[in-house]
Order: sequence, then C-alpha cells, then structure tokens
Amino acid sequence: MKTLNFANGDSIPVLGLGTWKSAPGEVKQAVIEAVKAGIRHIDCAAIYGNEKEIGEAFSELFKAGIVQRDDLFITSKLWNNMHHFDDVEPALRKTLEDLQLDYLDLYLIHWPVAHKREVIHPKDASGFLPLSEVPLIETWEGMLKVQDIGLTKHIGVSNFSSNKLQFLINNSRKKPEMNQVESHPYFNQNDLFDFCQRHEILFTAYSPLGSRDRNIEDAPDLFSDSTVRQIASTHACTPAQILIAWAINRGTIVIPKTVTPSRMKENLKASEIVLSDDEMHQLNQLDRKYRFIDGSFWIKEGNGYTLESLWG
Ligand SMILES: NC(=O)C1=CN([C@@H]2O[C@H](COP(=O)(O)OP(=O)(O)OC[C@H]3O[C@@H](n4cnc5c(N)ncnc54)[C@H](OP(=O)(O)O)[C@@H]3O)[C@@H](O)[C@H]2O)C=CC1
Ligand SMILES: O=C1CO[C@H](CO)[C@@H](O)[C@@H]1O
Repeated sequence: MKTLNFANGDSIPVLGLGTWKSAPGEVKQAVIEAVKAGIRHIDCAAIYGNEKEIGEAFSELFKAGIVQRDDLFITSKLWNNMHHFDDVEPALRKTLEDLQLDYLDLYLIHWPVAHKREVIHPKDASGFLPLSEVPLIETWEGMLKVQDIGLTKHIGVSNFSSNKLQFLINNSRKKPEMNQVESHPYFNQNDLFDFCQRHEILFTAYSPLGSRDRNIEDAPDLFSDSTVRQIASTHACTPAQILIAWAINRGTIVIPKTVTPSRMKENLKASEIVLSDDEMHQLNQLDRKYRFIDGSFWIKEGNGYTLESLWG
C-alpha cells in the first residue's frame, strides 16, 4: 500500500477506511473485513458513536495475530464539547479505552467549533461557546500536551481553513501535521491543498464519494458524472475507483467509508490506478465548490458562528 510521510519519517497509508455511519452491529465486522482485505488505516471519531465496537474489532484482530498494533494507522477526533485545555486528555483517554488501544497514530480537532461540555449536538445557540471563550489555540495546546505524553503519535485538525491553519502556525510551537477536509472533484479545494503542501501539512480527503449514504436532497451524483464515467470506462474500473485514484494521484490521503467487503477490495485496488495528466486535468475541471458537508448545522441564530467565519 502506498504511503505518505510525516516530517519525522512516520508513514500513513494513503487509503483509509471511513467509519462515520457504520452502524453498531456492522462496524466491527466491517473493520475486521477491511483489515483482512489489506486496509491498514482506519478513520474514527468519538462522535461516530461506534468506537467501542471498533475496539472489539482491533482486539480480535490482534488476538488472532492477523495484524499487530503497529501494522495499523488509527485516527480519532476530539469532539466539539471537549475544547478546553483540561478536557483534551480525558477525551482522548476515553477514546483509547473504547478503541482498546494504548496510543493513537493521529488525533484531530474535529471542527473549529466549540460547545458547552454537556452539549453533544446543540439544538440552539445556548449550547455553543464562542471561540473568544475557548480559543482554538487553547485546544491546540491541549493537543500538543497529549502528543507530548505519548497518547498519540501525531496531531492535526479537521475542517480548518488556511487562515485558521496560519493562525496556529504563527502562534504555536508546533503546527498541525494534518488537515482532514471534504475533497472530491466537485470540491477539489486546490487552494487549501496548495497551502498545506507549502507548509508541509498532510491533507486527507473526506466524503470522497459524495457521502452517498446520506441521500442529500438535490445533491449532485459524482458516480453519474460523464467525465468520471468515461475515465472509468477507459480504465475498465468503477466511478468510485476513479474518484479514489484521483485523490491519491494528486497526493492526498483518502478515506472512503464502506461496510461492504467487495467495495473494500475495490477501493483498495483503486490505489494502483495511474491517471494520465490529461485525465487529472479533466477531473480538476469538474470543480463546482459543492460541499456535501456544508457546515450549516453549526450556524444557529445568535451563536456567533457564520458560514464565513467557519470556512474563512
Ligand atoms: N472530519 C470530518 O468532519 C468528516 C470526516 N469524514 C470521514 O470520511 C469518511 C468518508 O466520508 P463519508 O461522508 O462517510 O462518505 P463517502 O463519500 O465515503 O461515501 C460513503 C458511501 O459510499 C458507499 N461506497 C463506498 N465504497 C463504494 C464503492 N466502491 N462503490 C459504491 N459505493 C461505495 C458506501 O456504501 P456502503 O457502506 O453501504 O458500502 C457509503 O454509502 C467518513 O466515514 C469519516 O470517517 C466524513 C465527513 C466529515
Ligand atoms: O465527521 C463528521 C460526521 O459526523 C458529524 C456529525 O455527527 C459531523 O459533524 C462530522 O463532520
């Protein structure tokens, strides 16, 4: 499996398994099947509500000797209600307990949005905390601490704009090692990707297939796109494989979610597809700045967040 490297030489497999929406009752088997198929990178988050079951999968895989801990690259994310400096370590310890691990490979701040500790999903403005009260730099200091004490090898962020990354670069002793954001040919995020490359920050593309299990009303369908289909037919592969190959050929990490074993193999195989410069150009031309995760769920009247302040 192809990998990219962190500054210290540690590697991350370019293809990972997403686990959002992988339901209790299916996610354990999905992770076991994925690892058996050869996937070595699993993307988790406390908010996905399935880390306990994923932990059972890891425990079984290790006990059966199918892989060892250091064969896997495991990511998780700090939820928005644990942004205070003193909350970061307990949040990560809970994730480690659920995943039955001693350390993570990568821990990310999930969103540049803060909630009150007791509020997981705010219904209105009263559940939020303004960033002036819990500045992102405070949360980032908490991330540095959990890395220093060995609970995670690498630290980074998710859903951060270049301005927010620049702020951490300017104001901290260590910059994020990863930014995980939405990216696919309808929203290629070229500028943000360039920024990350210039600053040696790795870039992970989430929802690379268009978050298809959410059935978003009026959403465009990447699989029906005529350019994607035509390139798929040239390579005798599926549209999903072209979308994954596009992400990998341009130098990003990509984390398609699936609970279907045949798709795990299909997605893994996509990492071997080499796209020509012309094919990459055609796919890059498809950009229409379309977000399947538009962040509007964070904007509540009077909470101080706007789409401009979220993504800008
Ligand atoms: N940091 C963040 O804020 C976010 C992170 N993420 C991460 O990124 C991951 C992926 O994004 P997500 O939004 O889940 O959506 P994806 O774009 O990965 O789409 C997942 C859907 O595609 C289907 N699928 C997967 N492979 C294939 C294939 N080869 N052929 C046809 N259909 C396929 C899956 O079906 P099935 O499972 O039924 O096989 C599922 O319905 C998440 O699971 C999560 O780990 C996602 C959103 C936000
Ligand atoms: O990773 C993600 C999926 O789940 C979360 C909501 O429950 C999203 O906010 C987030 O972007």
